[in-house]
Amino acid sequence: MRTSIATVSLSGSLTEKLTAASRAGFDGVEIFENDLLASPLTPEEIRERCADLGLTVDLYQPMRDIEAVPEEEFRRNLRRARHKFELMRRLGADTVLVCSSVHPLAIDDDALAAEQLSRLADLARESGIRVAYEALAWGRHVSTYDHAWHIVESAGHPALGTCLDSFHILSRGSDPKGIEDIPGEKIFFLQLADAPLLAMDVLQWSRHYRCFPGQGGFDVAGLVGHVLRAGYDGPLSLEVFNDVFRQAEAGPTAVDAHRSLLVLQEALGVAELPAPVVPTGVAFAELVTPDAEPVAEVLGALGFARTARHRSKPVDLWQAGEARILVNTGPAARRDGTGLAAIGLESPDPAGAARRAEALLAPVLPRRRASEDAPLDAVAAPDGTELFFCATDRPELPSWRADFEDTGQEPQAAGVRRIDHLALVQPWHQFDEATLFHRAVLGLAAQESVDVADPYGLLRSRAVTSADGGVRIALSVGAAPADDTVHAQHIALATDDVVAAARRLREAGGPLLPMPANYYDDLAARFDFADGELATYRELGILYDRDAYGEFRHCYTRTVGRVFFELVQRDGGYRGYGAQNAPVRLAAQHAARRLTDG
Ligand SMILES: O=C(O)c1ccc(O)c(O)c1
Ligand SMILES: [Mg+2]
Repeated sequence: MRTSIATVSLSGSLTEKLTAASRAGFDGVEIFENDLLASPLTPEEIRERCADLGLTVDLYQPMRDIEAVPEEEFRRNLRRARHKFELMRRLGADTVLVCSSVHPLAIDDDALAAEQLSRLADLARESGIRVAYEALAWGRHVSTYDHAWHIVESAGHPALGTCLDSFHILSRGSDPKGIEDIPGEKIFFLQLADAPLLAMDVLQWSRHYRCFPGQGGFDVAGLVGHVLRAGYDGPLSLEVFNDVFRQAEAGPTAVDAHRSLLVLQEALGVAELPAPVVPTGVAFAELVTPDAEPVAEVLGALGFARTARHRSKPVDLWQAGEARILVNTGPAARRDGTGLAAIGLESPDPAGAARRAEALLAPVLPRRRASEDAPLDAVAAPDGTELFFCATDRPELPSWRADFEDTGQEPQAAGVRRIDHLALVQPWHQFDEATLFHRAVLGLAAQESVDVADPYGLLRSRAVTSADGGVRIALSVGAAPADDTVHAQHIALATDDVVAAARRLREAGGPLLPMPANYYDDLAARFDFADGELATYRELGILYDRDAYGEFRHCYTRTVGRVFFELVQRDGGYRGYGAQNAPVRLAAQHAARRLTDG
């Protein structure tokens, strides 16, 4: 289907918005009046720019407070409309959106509304324009889609139809099934937006919190299904008012937006994408660092051994159990400092996984490899983390492991079994995009979003996981630009005995993060522990949590550059990530940083 986006959904000047929409693959735009008013381009120049960019102008909007008003007021409205229709002719737009009146003079009289909309449509038709009437959820007398449709139906005018907007329909809890009773050719336009499920004033909700389909809590795909069954064949158009997108760069937002429509069309069966290939495990995590020494110290204390070295690049493989960490001291590292740069995902079909990622607009990465290296398919996640699709132990496929030569060192028996999860702090404006990306591109399931108090802010955190927990990625975000040392990425390592692992870490001189005594007093109040158990946790800085399925014990290292490590012990099928303990951990990290910084 054709795709379109309202200019209000993107940041910047009208030219920047149009360029971003075109680059991301949209076919058309809805031009918002304010964007046009503020543009130095004439309507003809805008029309030309759109044509050059391969965009059609699918809608001009909005016209407000038109209908069901006293005659004198309505005549002024027609005069206004005449000007706008002339403007639309110059712009090359043939459909105008009229949203239901919020005017204090508006009269609760459907017959009058129908009559005046009919007269407006008469005038529009003279200019070859169609009028699409939309119910705003907070309209004064018309606030539901079926009410707007009844007015359009009774007007019976060929140049008057309705515009459906998923936000207005779903925010009011209207049953979208009734859409199928509207003849498809009378649905002149379809606007799509999702939103998180919030209990708040609907106008504020709409103007600040709309997001792209799949990023909120509405069944947007279900609604579109009804619209398609009604026979609608116009574009799918995104109309998203969102405080974050208004500030974020238009280019990436437009890509995120277009990806959401690809996923939506796949769900509806009207577009085919390469099938998702769900990763089965974490092949490796790759750290880049200008100075391998501090990283090597922590990894050594955690029981990792440097088991192999890349044949042609300055990359070491450190291993403990099935946990593999690459330490890269190459050129990228010298630029960025110590951080988590890449994740290797074990994939049943690496090439297929990369094809899906590419179809969903993920940047495909050039293979940074020497000619003798194994080919590795890789794409970039929205935050820039490189994702490699790997086939580690399958003789029929090339393996990244073959590029490494064994050093002869064996991992110590320190009890680290595997990578339990990776925690990735997202740039403040990319959280919803990151969640949709990991769900749609990688086929991971998004868990509930949780709020975590930080002494200096509030974090939102949401895990995306594979069904068996083989891949767990915890995404989080703060409202403000992140403090790199505290809101750092981290690698959580699974162990069967966190007490033993923490002891060994400390004995090896590893930098365990100390926790405040008050936390342990609270644990004593909340849970019954065996004799001495709590004292051990207190001594080692181990945190404790419990859910309906099992128990969780975990502790942290101090931060090295922009990365730290966690040791975790899951028992009895515990599903979470210790979010309950995160505020204490964050406070401890802030305190540790103050000590280091002086
Ligand atoms: O918030 C508004 O005013 C507004 C304007 C035009 C629309 O299409 C809409 O859905 C909302
Ligand atoms: Mg709308």
